[in-house]
Amino acid sequence: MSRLIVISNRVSVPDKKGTAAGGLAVALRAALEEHGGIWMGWSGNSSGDKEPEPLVMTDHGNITYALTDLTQTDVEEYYHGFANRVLWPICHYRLDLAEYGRKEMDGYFRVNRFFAHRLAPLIKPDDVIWVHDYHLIPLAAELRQMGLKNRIGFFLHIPWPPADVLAIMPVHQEIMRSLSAYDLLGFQTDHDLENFASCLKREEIGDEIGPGLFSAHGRTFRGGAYSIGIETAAFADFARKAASHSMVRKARQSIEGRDLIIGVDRLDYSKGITQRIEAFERFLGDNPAYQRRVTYLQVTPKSRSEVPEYEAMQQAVAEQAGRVNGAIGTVDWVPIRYINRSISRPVLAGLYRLGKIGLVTPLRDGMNLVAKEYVAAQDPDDPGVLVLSRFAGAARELKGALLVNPYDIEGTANAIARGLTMPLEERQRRWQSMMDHLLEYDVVRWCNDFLKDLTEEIAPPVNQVTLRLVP
Ligand SMILES: O=P(O)(O)OC[C@H]1O[C@H](O[C@H]2O[C@H](CO)[C@@H](O)[C@H](O)[C@H]2O)[C@H](O)[C@@H](O)[C@@H]1O
Ligand SMILES: O=c1ccn([C@@H]2O[C@H](COP(=O)(O)OP(=O)(O)O)[C@@H](O)[C@H]2O)c(=O)[nH]1
Repeated sequence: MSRLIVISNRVSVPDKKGTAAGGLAVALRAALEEHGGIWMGWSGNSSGDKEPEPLVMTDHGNITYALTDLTQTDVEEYYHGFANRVLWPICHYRLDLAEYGRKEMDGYFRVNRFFAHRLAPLIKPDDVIWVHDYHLIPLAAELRQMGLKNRIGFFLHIPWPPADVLAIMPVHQEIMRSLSAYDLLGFQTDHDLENFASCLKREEIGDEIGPGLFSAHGRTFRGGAYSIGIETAAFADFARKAASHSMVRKARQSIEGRDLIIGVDRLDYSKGITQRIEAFERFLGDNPAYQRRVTYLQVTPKSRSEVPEYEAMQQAVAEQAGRVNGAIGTVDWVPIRYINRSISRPVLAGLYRLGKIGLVTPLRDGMNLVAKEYVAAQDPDDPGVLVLSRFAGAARELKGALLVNPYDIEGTANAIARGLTMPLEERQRRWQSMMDHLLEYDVVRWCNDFLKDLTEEIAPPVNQVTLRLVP
């Protein structure tokens, strides 16, 4: 394969401290290192009201990291505004939270044009371009407008909604048109791909002309489901080694032999944290024998605090956890430990391993890597039980989990009780099936599968082959 160009809103640049990168960063860096290439995106900084300086380029081995600042207006309209107050809620089925504004939409398309103008001079004719996530949907159309004929792929990390939900967004036609400028569209699950195909059809934008082959706006392109994985073997290794980490040791001592239930999520309304706390409270109410015998640790780093819905949630969840602790806790037992700080992944691995239950109950999630990490971190001799929302992309793969509907508080409470009493033999059987899957479909496999399909020539649909055979 020729040189690889990755573009994403956030870029994971290796730091001097050697901080452990997430699985996605590890896989993309490996692919970039192999083929040589560039990873471009936003620096995370604002240039205020001044035009951003030229790209800051840093070389690490075979990879050039290219970062740009954005003006404050751009950050507000593109990132906080359209990406996180329109596309994010719509794609997570939260029509009630979408705040559509023309200014934000214009800002979103303007910043994509800006990224395209900064990227285009770096591109060679045979480079393969891989664009990531909902922030950058219009990027390929902008690059095509500038005459680029390269292979361009897009991977959506979040869910793709059904046609009726998408249509609520006033600019859905423009968004769908932008997607047709790619050569390959990758979704997390078969359900997201099905939703995309039905959006094309329902809105009369295009057609599925063969399995996973689409035609729209005069272009033919492919779509597929590529479920993102984690670096399974490395994560299992972190978990084994983490037992001796001081923070993990302290956590183990402080739970004093109680069963640990663990939840780890960015503070985001899509993660179902409120419903989860309700389910935990219900579980304790229904199973009073467990009072004082369990601890629920919820690790929840703050996220996107500039967006009003996220800011409001910070207070609501803290109050809810405080109320439950006040109502049920005793002088020597705090039922919910609620932490707003981010924890490094090697330590997190050790905490997952302490958890008898991994409680992962998003109301809607593209994949949810925490679910996969929880499984990878378990002790094969005494694995914990994953309680997983059926609305997480991960539920399409992790069939050994106890699948729940997170809106069904009683059902989730029952699953917690069932998990805590599950016999060892059943826990091991369920865990092994999930672990085997995660080892086979890890993040490197995900990356390779996507890039293989992106670089392959598009096979013509059967009807076109037949036409060509007729003299
Ligand atoms: O960059 P932020 O605004 O701080 O948000 C963090 C990331 O959140 C989203 O993650 C998604 O990607 C995961 C990996 O594929 C997936 O497991 C999860 O279900 C998604 O929500 C977002 O898509 C990323 O772009 C953000 O960087
Ligand atoms: O304190 C924390 C909380 C989360 N994570 C990591 O953040 C990622 C969250 O990914 P996920 O797909 O579950 O959700 P997202 O936040 O991307 O929507 C996982 O790799 C976690 O290990 C972390 O490193 N420290």
